[in-house]
Amino acid sequence: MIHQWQLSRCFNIDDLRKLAKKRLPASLFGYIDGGSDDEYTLRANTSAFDRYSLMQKALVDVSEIDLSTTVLGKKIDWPVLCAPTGMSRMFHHEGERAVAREAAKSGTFYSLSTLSTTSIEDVGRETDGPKMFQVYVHKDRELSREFVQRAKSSGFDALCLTVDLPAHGNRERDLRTGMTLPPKLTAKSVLDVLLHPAWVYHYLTTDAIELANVAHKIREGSGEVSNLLQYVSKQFDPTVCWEDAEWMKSLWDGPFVVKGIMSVEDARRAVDIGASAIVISNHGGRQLDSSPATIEMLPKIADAVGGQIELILDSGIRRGTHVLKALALGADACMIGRSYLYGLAAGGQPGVARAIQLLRTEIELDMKLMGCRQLSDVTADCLYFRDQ
Ligand SMILES: Cc1cc2nc3c(=O)[nH]c(=O)nc-3n(C[C@H](O)[C@H](O)[C@H](O)COP(=O)(O)O)c2cc1C
Ligand SMILES: CCCCC(=O)C(=O)O
Repeated sequence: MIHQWQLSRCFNIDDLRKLAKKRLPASLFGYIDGGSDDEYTLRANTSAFDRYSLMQKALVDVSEIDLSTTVLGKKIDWPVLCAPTGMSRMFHHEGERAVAREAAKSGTFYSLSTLSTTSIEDVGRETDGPKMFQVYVHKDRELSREFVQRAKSSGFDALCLTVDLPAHGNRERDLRTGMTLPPKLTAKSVLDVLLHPAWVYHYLTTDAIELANVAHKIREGSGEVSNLLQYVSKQFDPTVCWEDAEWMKSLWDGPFVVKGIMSVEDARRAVDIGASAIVISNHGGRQLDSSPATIEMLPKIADAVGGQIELILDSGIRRGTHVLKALALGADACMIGRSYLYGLAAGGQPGVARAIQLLRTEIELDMKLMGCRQLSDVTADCLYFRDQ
């Protein structure tokens, strides 16, 4: 009851962020919220949208607005997909299930991370909505092959290879808080956790939270996990290159997505290997700090490969206007990570629903105000570029 009321008092994604900050132990909030090094890219991702203004077209009948589009062979009801994010059950006990359900309800893709806390099979059973599985390639290639097979058998529609994590980014907030799975017990972290009794209650009374897709390896002792940073450096394969991406694609019959593309050259290579889509992404500013904002790279990439491959943009999207600017610059769709995670942490499934509702309502209203009735009306003519 109180949660619903608090969610209804959240009028934008930043309000959900503030509520999430209250609900979560600081280490977990910092893990979601933070970026790498000085967090330059984290900030730039969102602030770079301000360099573009949106134009309004007058006297257009906007009584009916159509937000639907087709991405990866599936018709979706609005042009925003839910990005893969690891460890969602740490932020709310319903975790991935809650997000997958709300993505399906809103008629869009859910993406399940390799490092999820709900298994491929459980998410497959949970939702009939469009879904994609995201792979991190482990040194144990059989495990990667197994992931692809499991995603196929569980009815996933698309496979996504994330290519911007050859090593774990330097996330200093996590180093300071000692963010680990399970949480590291220090006087400070115990106090922090105790100040969040609702979180503790759910943490202690739900099934064990583990990295569900690799848990069998960890139990066998071949996947040892003390903290994420160490897990990545021990288990992820830093030799992965384009030939491996081709190999991964060859294991999968359906749409194949390469996530973490930031240059024209890499976008062209993704076209060459026959990928269906790229996600123009810098991992939400969590990997290479000083990487440009994704919206800055989009026009060049759209010029070079637009029309040959679908372009999905993520990193920094907090507003409907951000989505519209990306579409006007040539993206086919966008993805959100933190926007729905703040909702999840703030209020579980209703919190995710609120995040989705806020963004979707903003996009619809902004289209009315711009005089755009459908997404194909959102073109470069809708933009005014301010070179500051
Ligand atoms: C807490 C968290 C966990 C993430 N885990 C993954 C992951 O497991 N796999 C992946 O490809 N990307 C992961 N990402 C990156 C997102 O897929 C996405 O690229 C990023 O969140 C977009 O930026 P935004 O959060 O500003 O929307 C994660 C992001 C966050 C915030
Ligand atoms: C190995 C990193 C864990 C998931 C992730 O991609 C992220 O936190 O950004």
